[in-house]
Amino acid sequence: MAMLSMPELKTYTREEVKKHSSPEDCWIIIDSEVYDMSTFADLHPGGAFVIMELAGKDATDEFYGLHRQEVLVKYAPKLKIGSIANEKPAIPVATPGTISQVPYGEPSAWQGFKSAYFTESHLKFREAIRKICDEILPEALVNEELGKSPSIELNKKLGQTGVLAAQIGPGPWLQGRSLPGGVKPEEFDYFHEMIAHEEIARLGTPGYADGITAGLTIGLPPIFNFGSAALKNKIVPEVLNGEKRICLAITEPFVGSDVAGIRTTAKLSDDGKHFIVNGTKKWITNSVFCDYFCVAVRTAKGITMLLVEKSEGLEVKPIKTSYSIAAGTGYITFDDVKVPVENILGKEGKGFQVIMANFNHERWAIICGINAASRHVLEETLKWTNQRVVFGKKLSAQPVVRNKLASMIAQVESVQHWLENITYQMVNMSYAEQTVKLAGPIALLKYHSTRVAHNVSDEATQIFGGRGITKSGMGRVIETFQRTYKFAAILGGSEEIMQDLGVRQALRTFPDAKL
Ligand code: HEM
Repeated sequence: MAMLSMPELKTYTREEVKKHSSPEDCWIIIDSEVYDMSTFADLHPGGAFVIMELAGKDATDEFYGLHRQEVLVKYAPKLKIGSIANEKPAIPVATPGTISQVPYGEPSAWQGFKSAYFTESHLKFREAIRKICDEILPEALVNEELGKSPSIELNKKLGQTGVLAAQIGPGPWLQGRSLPGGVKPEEFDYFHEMIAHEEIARLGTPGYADGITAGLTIGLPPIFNFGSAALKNKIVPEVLNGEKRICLAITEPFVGSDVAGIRTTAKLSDDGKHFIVNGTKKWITNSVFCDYFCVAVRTAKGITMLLVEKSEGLEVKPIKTSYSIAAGTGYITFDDVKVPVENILGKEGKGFQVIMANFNHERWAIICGINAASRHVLEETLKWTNQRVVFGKKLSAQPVVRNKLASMIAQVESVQHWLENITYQMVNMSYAEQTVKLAGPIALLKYHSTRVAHNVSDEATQIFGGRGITKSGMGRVIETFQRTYKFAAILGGSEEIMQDLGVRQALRTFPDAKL
């Protein structure tokens, strides 16, 4: 294969650059660096005309007003021919792992504020996991667009670096595993896990990101909490190493939030050794490519959870939802699928217990992800309003825009601070205490976080205008968010169910009806 030749880098004066201002010989300056656009101008997605208007000139403001920095990083190896003598680039180039300097672009502990919750261990953990995510971002962007699910090679790499293990909280399954930032398994707590969910969401490729983590975050806890020792010993390491993938299959064409109505059946075989499973499951994230399925079925004794391996009679068809099919969301049909009775998770007829035990953690993980995505949109909007000039002024100089920014900042921060408080309870309460006290607050915060996402999406799209509804370019993150934030408002319990549950839980602890 022929190698692309890299231009030799030299230094020039601004006067020299000025001489290269014809279509055949066109140079421009961006942040004190010189680019030869002669061949590229005709291929430029924004057209040759706009480039020729700036031939021989400094195009820094025009470039940064219309492109994301990643465009320059991608094209510089082919187009950059040198720099201006005695000048230094003023715009820092983000390297993998960079923490944002944009106000409110990160939770406050990462922006020099004191925190009651985060320690040095959390700070280094975020930097390490951000670096890993930044490195996979180029492939995530391409695959999100192509609908290509994360490869098993990437999955194994994320298994080795501990990114997968960081998605399911502290526990014995972490023993002997290396975690991002050199965090020791015994140091790892729910604040680390919160960061792991935030960083995966910050990729801004929700389909691909769910392709990496969604199945395991909700599919593995039923195994380590309710599986037999044999199932745990086999499946947990396989999944955390990234060698095998798992999903949770509850919802059906007939039932969403109304789990009691499940119609998939599991009948005991005549010899009592197997269940024979028949039925359908819908909207099952990762099911298209996964090896293990935690399935809610109805047996003679009631709702039961079963671990089903990919086997004869089990078929999955991809479902096209608003985000990328890279998530592997599928429609599953079970046609006389044989499952050993040893694969029951918990007790037969007690599947509700297994499902409910998962809910608080799942909902909390969804909140971590959606608020990080809202914050990412906020960061992008702050950057855009600071660089975009309209009517002769920066967008941020318009009071109507500042009003929208204030609303976005206040709402994202409100979710963050409630989330940190709930996470602190998770770190310090026993599982039994969490079950009693946290179901209500987590439900209400999930409802609040997705209402905030709705408002953030709306304000940001209005501010970005046409770019907020355009898939590539400056508004990419906003367009993706406004198309996909609803997932969090529906999955893991809809907003309406969350509101109702949260208030009902509160009323249960009301001291006296006559108060
Ligand atoms: C190294 C120099 C440049 C490269 C590699 C480049 C590359 C690109 C790419 C890849 C796009 C597609 C949209 C995106 O992904 O952001 C684009 C769009 C565009 N570019 Fe450039 N460009 C360069 C310089 C310039 C300059 C100097 C101008 C002058 C104003 C310009 C004006 C535009 C316009 C008007 C669009 C359409 C984008 C929109 O309306 O959002 N580009 N460019």
